[in-house]
Amino acid sequence: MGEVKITGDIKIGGDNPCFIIAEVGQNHQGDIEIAKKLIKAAKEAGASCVKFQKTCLKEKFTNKYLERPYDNSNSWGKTYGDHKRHLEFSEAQYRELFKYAQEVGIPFTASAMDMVSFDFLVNLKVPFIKIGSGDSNNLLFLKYAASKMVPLIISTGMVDKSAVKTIYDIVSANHKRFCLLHCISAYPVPFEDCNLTVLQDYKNTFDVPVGYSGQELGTAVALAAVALGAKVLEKHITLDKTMKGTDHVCSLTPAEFKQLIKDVRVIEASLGTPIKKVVTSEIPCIDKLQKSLVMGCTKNRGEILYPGDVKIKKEDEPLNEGDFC
Ligand SMILES: CC(=O)N[C@H](C=O)[C@@H](O)[C@H](O)[C@H](O)COP(=O)(O)O
Ligand SMILES: C=C(OP(=O)(O)O)C(=O)O
Repeated sequence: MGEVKITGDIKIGGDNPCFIIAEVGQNHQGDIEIAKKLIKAAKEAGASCVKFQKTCLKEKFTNKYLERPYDNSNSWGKTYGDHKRHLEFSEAQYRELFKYAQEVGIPFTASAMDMVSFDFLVNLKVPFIKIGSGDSNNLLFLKYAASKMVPLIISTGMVDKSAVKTIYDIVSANHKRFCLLHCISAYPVPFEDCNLTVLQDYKNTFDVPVGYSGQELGTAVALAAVALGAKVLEKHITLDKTMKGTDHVCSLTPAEFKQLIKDVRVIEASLGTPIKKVVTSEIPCIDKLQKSLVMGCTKNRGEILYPGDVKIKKEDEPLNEGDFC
């Protein structure tokens, strides 16, 4: 599987380092200043990109759905519509955040939650558009997105393998500038449901870079995903896990995000080659610790050597071939 060129600067897959997305999602609480702090935190943590979620509420939801009560501790309003209206930034605010990210020096994008938002993001000229798991079975939307010929990163939560094959076929019929992310959509995902080995199956099945979007607690699973070959990694970022909102609990703080990225880079450096060989850094230990053949007793030149005369020990002056002549 080769690399996908997202922009001149961003390449994913092949030998490129794992592309790490700091998913702000709606962890900004509907507050643009918190959003900016999260953009800055993503940059300081070393993320490859910061991501939001763009929704046109009338396009994504029916009126009836928007009017239904949303009564829980993570709700920002009496109805689901009130809740989502509180969290949704306007197009002008998106432009402001895009510009802010440019100033900070981190690529900015969002998932398009509907076709109207998709067009908005195309016009905003984000480097790629994310399609979240909520649309992994939305064939009409996937066809639309694929027809626009912009790079895509597509998550595959809430569907089975046959649906993922359909996504692959739809998009690759148009172009190959896309990546597929294994994902389980639960907040948080129980570890035993992560099914990370799916990544190996994705790698064997699809001729595009594959990655992992993780909603489980902590960083261990995400690190394992990189060891299993994830070329894209997405995790939620938050300023405070105890804030109100569905996703904070399964998010990483800026300090945790920074550590995750450091650890990913260590894993990448350590994966190396599958060819078992002696490496240069082992030479001091070979000299210091590896045993060799030594004489176990005194013998004069020409005397016969018997089994047991020669031992295997750590020795400064091991026997050389010539010593037996
Ligand atoms: C599948 C999907 O879209 N998931 C997103 C990305 O992970 C989430 O951020 C949801 O938008 C969020 O959990 C919704 O929460 P509420 O319904 O409380 O606003
Ligand atoms: C829902 C999203 O992502 P995922 O399915 O990867 O959690 C998203 O990016 O908006």
